[in-house]
Amino acid sequence: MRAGVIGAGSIGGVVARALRDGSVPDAVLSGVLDPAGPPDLPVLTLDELLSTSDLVVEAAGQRALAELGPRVLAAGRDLLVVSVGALADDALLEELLAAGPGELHLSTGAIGGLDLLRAAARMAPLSRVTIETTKRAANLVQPWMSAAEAERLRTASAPVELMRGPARKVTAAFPKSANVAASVALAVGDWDAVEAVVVADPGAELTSHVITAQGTAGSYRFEIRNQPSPVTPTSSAVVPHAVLGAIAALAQPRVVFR
Ligand SMILES: NC(=O)C1=CN([C@@H]2O[C@H](COP(=O)(O)OP(=O)(O)OC[C@H]3O[C@@H](n4cnc5c(N)ncnc54)[C@H](OP(=O)(O)O)[C@@H]3O)[C@@H](O)[C@H]2O)C=CC1
Ligand SMILES: O=C([O-])CC(=O)C(=O)O
Repeated sequence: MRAGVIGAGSIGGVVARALRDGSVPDAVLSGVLDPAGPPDLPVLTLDELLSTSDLVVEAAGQRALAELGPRVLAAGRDLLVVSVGALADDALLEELLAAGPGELHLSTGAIGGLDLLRAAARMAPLSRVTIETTKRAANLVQPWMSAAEAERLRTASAPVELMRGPARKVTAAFPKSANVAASVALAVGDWDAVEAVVVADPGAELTSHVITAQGTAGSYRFEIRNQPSPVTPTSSAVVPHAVLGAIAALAQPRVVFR
């Protein structure tokens, strides 16, 4: 399988270099599309990426997914999405689903438990689902915040709850930090069932995501504590390895959990 990568930052850069170095059997790097043009990676135009890839990984951001995702699928290339929060926009999700013949895949990204939540929700609707994300306070500053609020985060001395609400609202408000809220909502198949919380903690060494759910199938609690990426600390360092695991499963589907 030839895999191309859109966005060679903290996630795409690790993925591209691992593919280039042959760490995934039966998968090779076609190249990357990134305005920064990392000098150690083969940089391609979009047309070149599409003509030389079987699978394209989007690791560039929600806007890039909206702009480029439909073109990837329409060209008959499979697409593995990392910026899952973009799919909170129903119109974009419908556009991507209709765009084929390429297939749409979603990365599990920074969290786990999505398979079990999906199974539980299929048995009977889950009554309460929450995901609480805690990150280093200074990394949660957003363009929509006032100067005073941004400064309060940069100088915070205690944890502060920044937002609590429907997953769709929270993932839109924190597009680089709450893609995982969208992943939970898509896994349970119900945006309205999922409440998301974002907490800014000045002392947080690790990024945490605590997912809870209750329903007929049982009671669930997943607690994830990830090391942040040294390159882009809003993203967890494990994410490129989730992407590489997905590429391995697509390239050589043996002993794969589904
Ligand atoms: N699903 C999940 O669990 C998770 C999802 N994410 C999401 O994954 C995405 C990537 O994260 P991360 O690697 O940390 O981000 P980075 O900012 O480290 O890297 C993104 C790269 O994409 C480039 N880029 C931006 N727009 C385009 C474009 N239109 N075409 C090509 N390249 C582009 C950027 O260039 P430049 O800097 O010049 O703009 C940058 O080099 C983000 O949307 C992030 O929120 C992250 C963590 C978990
Ligand atoms: O990497 C993480 O821990 C989660 C993240 O940034 C996101 O969901 O956008």
